[in-house]
Amino acid sequence: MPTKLDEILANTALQVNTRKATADYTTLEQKAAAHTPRGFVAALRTAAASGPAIISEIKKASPSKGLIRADFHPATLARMFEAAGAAALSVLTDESFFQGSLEHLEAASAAVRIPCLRKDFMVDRFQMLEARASGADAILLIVAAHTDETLSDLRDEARRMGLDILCEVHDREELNRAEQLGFNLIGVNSRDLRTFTVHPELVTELAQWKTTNAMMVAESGIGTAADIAKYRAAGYEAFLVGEALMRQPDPAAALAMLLNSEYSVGI
Ligand SMILES: O=C(O)c1ccccc1NCC(=O)[C@H](O)[C@H](O)COP(=O)(O)O
Repeated sequence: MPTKLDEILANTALQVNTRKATADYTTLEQKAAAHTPRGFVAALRTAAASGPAIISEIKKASPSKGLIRADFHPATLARMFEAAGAAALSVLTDESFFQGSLEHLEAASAAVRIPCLRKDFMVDRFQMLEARASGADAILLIVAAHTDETLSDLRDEARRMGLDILCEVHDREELNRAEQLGFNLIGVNSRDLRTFTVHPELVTELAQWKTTNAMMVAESGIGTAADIAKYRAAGYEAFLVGEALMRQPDPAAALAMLLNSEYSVGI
């Protein structure tokens, strides 16, 4: 039976093919050339030297939770997160399932100096061009979505475009594959993409099987300073936080609390 991830990937491939067929490549390439990628991994490493490196996610809705934030202004959120100490941003650009868009990425990226991840389901090289043209500094590659051959192709294209890569895994086998393919930033997503259930124990457990010096990012379901402390103790240096911030009336205050105190923002 197809999983939600299968459904999202199939839809993404359709949408990408439509955009490719009508794209103005000259303009896209000019816009991509005009954006010099800001080092995403380097920014996380710098932040992690003095505390948890938090990637604040700008996410309006999700398949598991529906609408998360109605009052949604990507540039304002981006500026607030930067001022509150985010090391980097993650901006959802999938329209069908997350109510995101490339315009959200463009607006957020232009508003800040910290680097931005295009958080989407990357299935085609064309999306790397779109990403950089919209101000992305990094893209996401989900190991579960690809063969090693496709992952290598997408990895090489991202590198050719000067984009860093957050490589996402969900189990030990995927972690091994990510390491074999030489990714230097590996995210462990505790959300099971079939059931949407978050399994925090997976994040701590997988850390013990890491064999390279890749920087590790804990993803999904993070809502308290205690969560971050627990994952830091397991070896994680960076933390992707979305819903717990986006649900707050003041997301920046919630981020500052998460960075600076024992305060729990909750989900
Ligand atoms: O969030 C979902 O419902 C979801 C469903 C299917 C695929 C991916 C999904 N989320 C993407 C993410 O990885 C999260 O947005 C990210 O890890 C932040 O998680 P959270 O802090 O729990 O919002």
